[in-house]
Amino acid sequence: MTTPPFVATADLADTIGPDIRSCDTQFRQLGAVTEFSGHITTIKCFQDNLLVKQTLGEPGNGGVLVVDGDASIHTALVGDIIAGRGVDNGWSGVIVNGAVRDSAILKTLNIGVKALGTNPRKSTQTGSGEKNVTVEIGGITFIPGEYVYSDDDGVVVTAQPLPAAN
Ligand SMILES: O=C([O-])CC(=O)C(=O)O
Repeated sequence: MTTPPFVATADLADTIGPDIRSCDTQFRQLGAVTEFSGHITTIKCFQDNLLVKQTLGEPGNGGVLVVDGDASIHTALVGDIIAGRGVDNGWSGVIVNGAVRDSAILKTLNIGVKALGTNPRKSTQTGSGEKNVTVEIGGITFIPGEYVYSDDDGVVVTAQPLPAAN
């Protein structure tokens, strides 16, 4: 599979204009990769990360996992082991509307990791939650199969990959 080129989110805003689907949530950059993009897979869960662990254990094909943890920062939904599975399985990044842990190691891993913050407290692993449902974070919808771009300026969703500006 060919991966479309990364496009800076500010360039996307210039191309798309005011209707850009730009996420208002102010995520922290916690992975070693700070510019990433890819097709969207989603998980909706609350303080339970079994679905996240399982999904990052499957082939990512350069995609980005968007986890809507309902903005809870009470427990970590991703740590170094789960993020490492994402690296090993070819995921470009994981965006967590919630917390992560092991941040000292996350910043050395070759994957994008954005999250609201950190908490060392573990999540449960019962498997509760939903996969590949539309989620809404920061005023925009993340639809499975659409495309997401992430960099230091923000997170932008497009229906399809866009060509890089000249
Ligand atoms: O096990 C967990 O719940 C998360 C974690 O710490 C890891 O991925 O290393």
